[in-house]
Amino acid sequence: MSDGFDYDLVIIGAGVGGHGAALHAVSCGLKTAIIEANDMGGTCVNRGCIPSKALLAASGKVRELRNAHHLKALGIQISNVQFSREDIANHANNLVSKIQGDLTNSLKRLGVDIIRGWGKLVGSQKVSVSTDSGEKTFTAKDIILSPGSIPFVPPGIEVDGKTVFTSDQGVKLETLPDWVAIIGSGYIGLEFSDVYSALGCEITMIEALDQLMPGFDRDIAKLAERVLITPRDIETHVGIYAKRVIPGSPVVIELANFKTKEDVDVIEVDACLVATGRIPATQNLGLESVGAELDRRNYIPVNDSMAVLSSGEVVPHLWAIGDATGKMMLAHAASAQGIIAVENICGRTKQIDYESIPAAAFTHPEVSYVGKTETAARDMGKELGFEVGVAKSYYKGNSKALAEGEADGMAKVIYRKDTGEVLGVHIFGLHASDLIHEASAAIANRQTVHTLAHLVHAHPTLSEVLDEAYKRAVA
Ligand SMILES: Cc1cc2nc3c(=O)[nH]c(=O)nc-3n(C[C@H](O)[C@H](O)[C@H](O)COP(=O)(O)OP(=O)(O)OC[C@H]3O[C@@H](n4cnc5c(N)ncnc54)[C@H](O)[C@@H]3O)c2cc1C
Ligand SMILES: NC(=O)c1ccc[n+]([C@@H]2O[C@H](COP(=O)([O-])OP(=O)(O)OC[C@H]3O[C@@H](n4cnc5c(N)ncnc54)[C@H](O)[C@@H]3O)[C@@H](O)[C@H]2O)c1
Repeated sequence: MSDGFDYDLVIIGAGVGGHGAALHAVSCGLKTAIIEANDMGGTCVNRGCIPSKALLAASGKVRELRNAHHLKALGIQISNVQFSREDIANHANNLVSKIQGDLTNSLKRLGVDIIRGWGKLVGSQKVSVSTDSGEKTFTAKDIILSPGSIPFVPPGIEVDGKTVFTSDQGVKLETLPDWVAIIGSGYIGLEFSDVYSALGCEITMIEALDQLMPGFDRDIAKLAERVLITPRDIETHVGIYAKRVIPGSPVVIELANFKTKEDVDVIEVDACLVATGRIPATQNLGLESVGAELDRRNYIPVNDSMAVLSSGEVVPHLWAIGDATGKMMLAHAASAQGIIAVENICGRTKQIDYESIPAAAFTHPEVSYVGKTETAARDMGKELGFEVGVAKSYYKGNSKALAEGEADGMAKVIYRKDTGEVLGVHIFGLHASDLIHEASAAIANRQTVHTLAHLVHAHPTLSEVLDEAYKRAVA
């Protein structure tokens, strides 16, 4: 017990952010409690990363085993590949239970007190929890808020959870609709289109902005579209938004032009996945009790030490991490922010480096990136007065990719021409989600293409795609 407080640290929200913060807090000797109102593990474990990656793993195997052309090129013939929707769904559900149990046990084992109920601030260094046995109040030297996010459903779209649903229900794979509309071509839209198309569903993808995958680097998005969308049973509407979606059988979707708002078409499908982004779950956290407030998009304002800000000033002993801060809605970013918050709580000044945090979409093949897109790097170059270099290399020149018969792919390295510093790396292709970490470490250490071009990569490996890009940058 620290200085008369019940705890050194109380964390609100036991998602991956809260969990990562708790583990680090214990390793730093802090007496820690974590408050969770719903499922231990939050979005990632129960409704996000874990079940979606289980579905992608199973459906990816179905895709590969049914790709007779690809297998024949390797000298293999397989006929009649079958799958059971129910068993694939069970694989995802069982994995969720296992990882949820592991996460909870890891906290218990380390002596973190798990308090079940809704937590909120009731003043400086004080939280109340509405538990089954009534309201309880705890004091803590420091408090971390990690309440996460929920799906955003645009106005006009009615979700019934059965025929029109978000990823919360989608990950349960309760049906395999013959024809499914996916609204949004971001991470969730892309990953679900990979699952559904592998399992034989016809897809209509609706994207409001004027390009598919608008958040990705342009070259990568174009190539990804050529491989992940065009050859598959996926029809696309770009620059079009779903103005109204009415659940039922069929689901009726009114499409309109995103810019002019003019009606364009009405389609009828068997089901509709709404994948239009996520919003922070930040209501009723009691921020007003410490004089703080949410920003205009309802995120909790923080600085790079993860301290909560009020009118630009640090609120003492209050920290926030994860999706609720709106910085990078990724599991590993949430736990990295948690570690940074705890480091600062322990008096070791540290700041988060978002530039070196990688991201990946686990499609077949995968997309990954770290740092800036080419467009963002060029904007920065204009502002700071440097030229941007771009080097690309291709999987089709890589022996390992050719041996695997999976040579669709590209790596793109974006760097400062004056210093050689790497600003961004983007990869589309087999195992892109693993390959990106070399680039992530390079950006974290502000390394240059000149240094990286001299690293030795094992042969034959896919990592030579990056090696080749670095070498081209300095050629
Ligand atoms: C379909 C899908 C797939 C995804 N795949 C990936 C992926 O492959 N890789 C990746 O990096 N990211 C992925 N993400 C994103 C990732 O899930 C989130 O970035 C991550 O879960 C954020 O963690 P968090 O701790 O901030 O919040 P959450 O995981 O949302 O956890 C917050 C927790 O706080 C609890 N809570 C909220 N308010 C209170 C309160 N007042 N009192 C008590 N408890 C409270 C909630 O019940 C919840 O359990 C995916 C997301 C989705 C939806
Ligand atoms: N592999 C991963 O790391 C992973 C996987 C899934 C989700 N996530 C996280 O979850 C978050 C949410 O994912 P997401 O795919 O829902 O969001 P997103 O922000 O990645 O993509 C949403 C897309 O929907 C489009 N859109 C929004 N409103 C629309 C409308 N009315 N009609 C048509 N299109 C519309 C947007 O233009 C955008 O392209 C992501 O930010 C990501 O951080 C990560």
